[in-house]
Amino acid sequence: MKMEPLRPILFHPHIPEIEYIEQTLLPDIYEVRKAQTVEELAGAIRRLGIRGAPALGCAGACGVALSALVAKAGTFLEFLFLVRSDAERLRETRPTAVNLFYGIDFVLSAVLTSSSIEEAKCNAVDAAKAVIDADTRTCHAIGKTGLSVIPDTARILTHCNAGALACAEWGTALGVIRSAHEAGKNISVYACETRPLLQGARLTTWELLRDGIDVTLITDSMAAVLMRKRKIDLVIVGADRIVSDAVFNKIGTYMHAVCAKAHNIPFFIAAPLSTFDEENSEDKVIVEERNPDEVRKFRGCVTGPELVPVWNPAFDGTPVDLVTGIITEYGIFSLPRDIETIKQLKRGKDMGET
Ligand SMILES: CSC[C@@H](O)[C@@H](O)C(=O)COP(=O)(O)O
Repeated sequence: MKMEPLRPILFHPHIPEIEYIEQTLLPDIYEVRKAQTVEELAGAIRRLGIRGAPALGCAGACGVALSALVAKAGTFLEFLFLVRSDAERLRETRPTAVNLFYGIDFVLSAVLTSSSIEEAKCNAVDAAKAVIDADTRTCHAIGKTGLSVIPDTARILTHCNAGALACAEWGTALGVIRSAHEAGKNISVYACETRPLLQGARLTTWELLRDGIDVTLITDSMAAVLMRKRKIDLVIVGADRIVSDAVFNKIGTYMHAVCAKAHNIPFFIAAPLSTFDEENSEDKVIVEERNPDEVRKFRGCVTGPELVPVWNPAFDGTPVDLVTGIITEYGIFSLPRDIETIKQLKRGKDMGET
């Protein structure tokens, strides 16, 4: 039986509210929650109830539209001040995934170029819906692009969750895997658990099992030996930000890229154009450092002494020379070779397409 597409974020402007799957509870509890204020949405993003770069873009976009809909302002200037402040509050929730800023800025600019409160509300809602629709189309297009690099039988390693739960629908890395499965290819996936918050173990396996795609869960430290035993044909992961010289993704991605290179295994990134921040370089990216207790404990179970010092970066940068190709909705690119093409495509988007 074919499952309904997973859509982790829905925007209901007439209420107004944002409905989202609370991802911290998966896989044991599937719970849909509602955010009716920007503060509730910001809380969901900070605790990773909503997570994954493209989903953060959608959440940011819907959050600014929600702000416009609930703002209680006497004048247009006061209204703009309130919406801008909420946009800044959302921007501060997570510093690395550039899609968050893209979604926020897309809707904010629709508000700022309006000439009355009523017009701004309509424009904000349209812009937020456009971000969600565009992400849905984009992920399906990424899936289609990726088909060319997936052999008819493939054992694929992935890290973290770059699936439907991390997007508006379908997924980026898992989007390619889903499209390949749907095209009749014989796909099996090794999902790395992804310490410390286990997005791979909790979310990727849940999504793939739900769709009937063959998946085996491994701990992060098992990936290298699997590659050495020639049990992996290629690696595909998502990305939170792609700068001119590196790809930022969930901590542990760099380790897989190094291992893949050592074993001559193709290492692909799947990401939309909105993940590129090609004017910046690795040294300019702020990597989010999260609460040490995420490493010392998991859901209340102690995994390390209470007072042990912890380093807990959420992401790492993989130098572009370790990346075989970046699968996007516009084709497969390689950096630094295709940087000018990326810039041109992004300029075209700035001219009005979502
Ligand atoms: C299509 S999602 C790509 C990335 O956002 C994903 O791999 C990832 O690192 C998510 O991190 P998270 O901290 O769970 O938001």
